[in-house]
Amino acid sequence: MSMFSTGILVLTSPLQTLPLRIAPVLSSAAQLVDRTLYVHLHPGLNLTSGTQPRPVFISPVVDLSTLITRLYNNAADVCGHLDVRVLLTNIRAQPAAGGGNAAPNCPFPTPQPLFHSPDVVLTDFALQDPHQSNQVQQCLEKYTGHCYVCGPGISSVLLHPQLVELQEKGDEPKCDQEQKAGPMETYSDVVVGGTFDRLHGAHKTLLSISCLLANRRFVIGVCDQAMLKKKVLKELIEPYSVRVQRLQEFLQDTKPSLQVEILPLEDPFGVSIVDPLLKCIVVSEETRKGGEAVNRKRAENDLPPLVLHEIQVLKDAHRNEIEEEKISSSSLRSRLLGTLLNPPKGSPHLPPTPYVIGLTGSSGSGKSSVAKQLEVLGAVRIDCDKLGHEVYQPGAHCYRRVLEVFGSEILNEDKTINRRVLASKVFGNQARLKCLTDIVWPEIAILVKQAVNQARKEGRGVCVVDAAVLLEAGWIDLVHEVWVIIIPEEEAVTRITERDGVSKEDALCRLQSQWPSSKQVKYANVVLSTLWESEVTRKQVLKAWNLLQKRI
Ligand SMILES: CC(=O)SCCNC(=O)CCNC(=O)[C@H](O)C(C)(C)COP(=O)(O)OP(=O)(O)OC[C@H]1O[C@@H](n2cnc3c(N)ncnc32)[C@H](O)[C@@H]1OP(=O)(O)O
Repeated sequence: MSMFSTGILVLTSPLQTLPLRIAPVLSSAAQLVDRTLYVHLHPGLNLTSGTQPRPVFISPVVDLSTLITRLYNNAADVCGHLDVRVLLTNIRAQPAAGGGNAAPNCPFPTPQPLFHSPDVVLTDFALQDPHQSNQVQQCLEKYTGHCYVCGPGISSVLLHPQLVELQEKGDEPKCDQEQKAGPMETYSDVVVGGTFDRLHGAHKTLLSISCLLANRRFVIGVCDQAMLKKKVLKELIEPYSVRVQRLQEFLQDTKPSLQVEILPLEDPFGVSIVDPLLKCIVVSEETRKGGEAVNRKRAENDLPPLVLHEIQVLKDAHRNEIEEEKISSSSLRSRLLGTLLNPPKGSPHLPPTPYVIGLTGSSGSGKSSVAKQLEVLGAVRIDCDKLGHEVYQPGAHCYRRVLEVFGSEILNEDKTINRRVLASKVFGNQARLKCLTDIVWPEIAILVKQAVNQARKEGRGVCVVDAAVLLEAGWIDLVHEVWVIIIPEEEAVTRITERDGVSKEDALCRLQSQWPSSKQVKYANVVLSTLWESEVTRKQVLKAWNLLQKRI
């Protein structure tokens, strides 16, 4: 069981062995810490020498970037629940001949404050004599206090037992990769670009390696609205301000000495093609072509090319059939589907049973198929399109009113209302649509309440109100929770034209009569998407249903 919220892990093993020892060390740390795990690197630190060790600057070497990549990769595998941050304050480039802006032998700065105050310091330091345990712990606590601002009562834990076990078994891992301990080329001004949604291990690797490469300034272009249009599940991307805040916090912890500039990216290039001071751009195998395009544009602008520093893309060990091989934000977003994104606000005005879910989403989003799946799982399905059609029956209250407003040209020969004709009059004309909905929504709402009451009498536990424009109609008060189904607009248009035999323009008109899914998602407790194969939707619905059963 975890005992601490935030820990600092001081890694003392030599750089050559550390990459392969890191997984057991992280999993031991994860048993003690449950929120943030800072990692401080001091290869070769001796905590038993008799004199109190002091923090020193370490030169960035190529090994370090391998280690950081491995560390974030392992962290995703063995302690995915932890926010791991490798601290790079003590990593500084050698001064250039004849002076420079960094000096490993200059005095170490005053202790650095961290965003989350550490409760515990942990280390992989291998203790030879167990009697020295107290002395080593005191030494470690003092050392950490020189580096970072820690609370007065900070505890310390030596993680060595697990590592000793590893050594005793004779399987001390050997680093199989060719050692590349050469110094790392560093640059005054480094740039990267990205969406940085739900900051994950691959982002942290990219940012940390950029911090190693940058001596003075780090410029980050963050995709803004125009750049998000084609992203999968774009509705679930965190707002720009949240993404920027997370970046700032991470970088302030990671390397506070850097001048960080975060700018909105409205096109694929941003400032990278106009800033003369930039020297290096950090790319992955996937984005290398983008980096080359930046250099072509810089040449057109008479600017020198940027050094392209390519980093390794992290593989996602937990990916499923719809997710990418690499660790990606879109995979993280797809894992949110079916989960409770926002807890319901509480509906004291509604009887607690049956529990009513308002299921909504744009036309063509697949609401009906999801509602039917929920019905199979045990919910009572209330189909509002169908109830809406009932209110047009000759003799019904709405029939007369609709005729008064829209005239007899909407009638079939048998005097029933021709909904197709009515649809052509209202979709694409907000004022006429409002005239219609002002008449029919109150009547449909009465039918919905009657259906819910009936379900209560029958002792049913859950009702699903399948309503295309639930939010637009202000029916949020009729339900305990809102579930929204999202699909990209192009996909909705294709489905509507194929299913209903209407033109692309008519399909668009209908969609534009509804709220965009980005707006619907703001009111959603649960979000689902029918974008993939039916089996994927089925799993999402089952997940949402099972989670619902646990909370009601
Ligand atoms: C609050 C609610 O959601 S109640 C359920 C929706 N009904 C209404 O809002 C009542 C007004 N609408 C209507 O009466 C009918 O849709 C008509 C007469 C305009 C057209 O009738 P029909 O041609 O039979 O179409 P149907 O009722 O099946 O609706 C077709 C599509 O229009 C969309 N639609 C229906 N009403 C509206 C509306 N008020 N605003 C925007 N789109 C709407 C639906 O999303 C539906 O697509 P979907 O099944 O893929 O979700």
